[in-house]
Amino acid sequence: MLNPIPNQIDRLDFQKTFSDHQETAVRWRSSTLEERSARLVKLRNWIKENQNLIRKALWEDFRKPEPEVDLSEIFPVTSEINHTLRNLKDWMKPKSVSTPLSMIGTSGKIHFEPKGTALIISPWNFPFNLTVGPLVSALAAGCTAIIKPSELSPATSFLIQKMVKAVFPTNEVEVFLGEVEESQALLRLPFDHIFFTGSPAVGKIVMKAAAEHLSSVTLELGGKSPAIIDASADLNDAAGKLIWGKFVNCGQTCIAPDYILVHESQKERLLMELKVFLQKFYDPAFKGIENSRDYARIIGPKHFERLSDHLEDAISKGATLDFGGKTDKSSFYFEPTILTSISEDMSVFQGEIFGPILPILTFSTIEEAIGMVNSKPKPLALYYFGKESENSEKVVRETSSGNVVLNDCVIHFLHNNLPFGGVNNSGIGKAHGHEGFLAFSNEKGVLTQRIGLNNVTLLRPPYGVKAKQIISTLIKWF
Ligand SMILES: NC(=O)c1ccc[n+]([C@@H]2O[C@H](COP(=O)([O-])OP(=O)(O)OC[C@H]3O[C@@H](n4cnc5c(N)ncnc54)[C@H](O)[C@@H]3O)[C@@H](O)[C@H]2O)c1
Repeated sequence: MLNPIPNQIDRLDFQKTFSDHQETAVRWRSSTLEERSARLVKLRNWIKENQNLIRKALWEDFRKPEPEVDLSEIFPVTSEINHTLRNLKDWMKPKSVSTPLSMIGTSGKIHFEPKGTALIISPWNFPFNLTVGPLVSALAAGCTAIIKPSELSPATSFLIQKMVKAVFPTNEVEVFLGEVEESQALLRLPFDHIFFTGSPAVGKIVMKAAAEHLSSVTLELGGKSPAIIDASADLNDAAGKLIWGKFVNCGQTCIAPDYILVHESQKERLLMELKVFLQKFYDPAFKGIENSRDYARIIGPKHFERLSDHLEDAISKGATLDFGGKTDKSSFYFEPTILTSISEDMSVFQGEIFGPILPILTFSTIEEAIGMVNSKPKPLALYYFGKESENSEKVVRETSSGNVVLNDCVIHFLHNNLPFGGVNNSGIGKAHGHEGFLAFSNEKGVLTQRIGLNNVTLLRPPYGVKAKQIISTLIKWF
């Protein structure tokens, strides 16, 4: 049974902690590489020494299998820290820029100043990774952080609080547990940057609150990420990758393939391959997927009901149940489920599914597939499986999404050198590696006047003929 997070709104002094963070942020404006690195090393040490506690918390929250915790919660964070430690010196160094002809005699540099106080609001679905990952970027950039993890993954949220208490003074990093009320109380404070990961609906609330103080935002949101399976795809290869990408974390992954668009000539073979992999991954001994230790559970009753409604709605409107469909409310078990004969009026065709239901639709030309993707809000990720570069290039060129992966899915999350994030409905701003560092940094242009151009005085009032001539020359030639 999950530990509910108590309502803390009356007990917590958000304003006091925030003021302390503002003071720290002023001191940290000139923090050195050594100081920032030391914070990251301390954090990494705690994580390495407490891996078992992390595994235990995630098992308690939604029976997340240990190897999935290691791969998708611990490794991405330790890898983010290692990558940052290797590159931080270079990222922090002011960068010289070339001088335009009209500015000759000056020099320009970009300084990377910490934005200051950061607020990190995180979701429940990868609760450790998606809370600590942004914290790494905030610390690398020299920001303080107040964290509000999700109330739906309480065991992990309590553990994050314990970790932060052990590693950082409260005036540097602090965790406030709570629900919507606590989150909104924090959003009323004038943070310098807000890093939010969650649904597009709450993303809009966060952005409105940020507008009140003109706080900058990074919004890591969700959406319907399509997987296009072209006629030329290696179906066996694609099916194995799709089943893993869709059903890891019980389908509760922001970048999971939400639905499949398969070329009509390959639908039946793809279906067969998908079923083979489901059996192989989760039920090799034919004892029932519910007995697999490698398949997680739905996070709680609200999401279980939401997914059950999706399934019921699709079946009642004529969808074919090709695999799965079994559920058990008492344990939040939801069998991996594949649906075909999908129509536009079904809810699985409309909003983000965010669970283990995989609808399969068909297309006859690549233009039709692109048209279907473009008829929906821009997704967080788009996957294309196929061997024809002409088609894959067309898909990359003619669709818009946060990221694209060709011939695989989900794994781009682990690539530290690629910007990660969405576009419009699926997000604003990018995360991970250098992009994460930049999200928490103010790129401050610093111009130095070196030799001084005497004739600049001619540009000052009262403006004479000479000034007009110089300005016309500037417009004409520079
Ligand atoms: N882009 C990404 O990296 C990414 C990663 C994981 C999840 N997601 C998305 O997150 C969503 C699922 O996560 P979730 O259910 O935790 O999202 P959510 O938006 O319901 O909640 C996220 C956080 O916001 C807080 N919150 C909820 N309602 C609020 C409100 N009205 N005002 C202020 N704060 C509020 C919650 O307490 C939680 O900490 C999916 O849409 C998924 O695609 C995106």
